[in-house]
Amino acid sequence: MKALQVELDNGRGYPIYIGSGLLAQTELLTRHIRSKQVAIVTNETIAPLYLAPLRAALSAYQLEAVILPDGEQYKTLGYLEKIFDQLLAAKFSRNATLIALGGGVIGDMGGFAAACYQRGIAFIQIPTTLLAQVDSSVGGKTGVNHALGKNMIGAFYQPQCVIADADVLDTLDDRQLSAGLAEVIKYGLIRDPEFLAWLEASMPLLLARDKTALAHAIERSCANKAEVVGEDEFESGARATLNLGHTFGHAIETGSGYGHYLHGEAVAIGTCFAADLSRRLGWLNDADVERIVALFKAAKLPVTPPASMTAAQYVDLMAVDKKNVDGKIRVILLEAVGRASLPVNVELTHLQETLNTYVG
Ligand SMILES: NC(=O)c1ccc[n+]([C@@H]2O[C@H](COP(=O)([O-])OP(=O)(O)OC[C@H]3O[C@@H](n4cnc5c(N)ncnc54)[C@H](O)[C@@H]3O)[C@@H](O)[C@H]2O)c1
Ligand SMILES: O=C(O)C(=O)C[C@@H](O)[C@H](O)[C@H](O)COP(=O)(O)O
Ligand SMILES: [Zn+2]
Repeated sequence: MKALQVELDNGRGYPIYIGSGLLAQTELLTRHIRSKQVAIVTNETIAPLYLAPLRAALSAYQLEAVILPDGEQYKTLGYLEKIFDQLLAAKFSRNATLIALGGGVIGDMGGFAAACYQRGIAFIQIPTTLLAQVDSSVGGKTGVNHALGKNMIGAFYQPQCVIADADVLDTLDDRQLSAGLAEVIKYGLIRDPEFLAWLEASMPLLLARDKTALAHAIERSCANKAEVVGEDEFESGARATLNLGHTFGHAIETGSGYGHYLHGEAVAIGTCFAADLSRRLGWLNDADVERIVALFKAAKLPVTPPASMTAAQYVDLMAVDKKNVDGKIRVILLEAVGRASLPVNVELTHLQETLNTYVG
């Protein structure tokens, strides 16, 4: 097992445990629980796979399992209420602990519920998708979607620890594995060119689920994310680079209807847009853009946008991105392959050119 640390001020730092067979190591979890009352938030797909062993491991606690429907379309304020209803009905106190057992949807919702319930209870992330293990479980961004924008309602709220057991990825389907790889590739593109080269060489091994390759991808991704979050927890600077491809990607998720494109798929397409825009500014050349597109394709990710969305729709949706200042659209671009920019005010003409190239 590897233990990385997210370094935060005021004693709020926490470990990310990464390894095999971690769910069976009860003490790893219980050392972070300082209450008798424990809620496990999960969904109807993950519960039959992984809830029973967790229940058994926590049999000494007053346990409440909250089982949500499965899907991005349920990451809403309405479904958050189900968590509050159940915790209140079970008379959970402010010293209770909430465990989010699932992918990024459950992690974001569970974390936000923990941030809000009685103004904040402790929570633990047990991520079960590749995407959640390499990105969403680390760093404390929690929240839900709104019909008009992705992750628009939320809070920064850090977990007590993250337990990433690579064995649970055995039950994850190939499409979800690829979606997770989009965020893995992101770290290489924004700040880790050596990792990027390793990803290019190792993509067939990753897709074949080679355990050593996957473990390296998870560890290196978490190390990158922990470093960025440690430097800029509340996204006043460097953390915004983790948003590469997301301004376009979130527009695709919202515009095509939550759940049609997986988050990682939308980020892959969005990053191709961002690469094109970076070329228009003279920061990338044709070969750089081709290299980026080729890596997403090698990871079996889409690189072209949905036919159903218009350029005007993108501009409209991007106008509510959380990086915007005074209503001006700002995106993360690449100054080079392996180095991201801070948020850049995009000229509407450049944006239109990129959108017109790819979007009908
Ligand atoms: N907070 C952050 O920093 C952050 C970062 C990246 C993404 N996100 C958010 O994360 C969400 C995407 O997360 P995701 O890609 O994990 O999707 P997800 O949570 O929807 O999970 C994907 C699918 O896999 C299933 N699943 C989960 N674990 C499984 C397992 N071990 N075996 C079989 N099936 C399993 C789920 O039930 C679901 O159907 C988006 O809402 C995105 O906005 C948040
Ligand atoms: O942790 C971050 O910071 C990120 O931006 C990670 C992203 O991969 C993630 O999708 C995040 O939820 C996007 O944040 P948002 O602030 O744009 O909603
Ligand atoms: Zn993301």
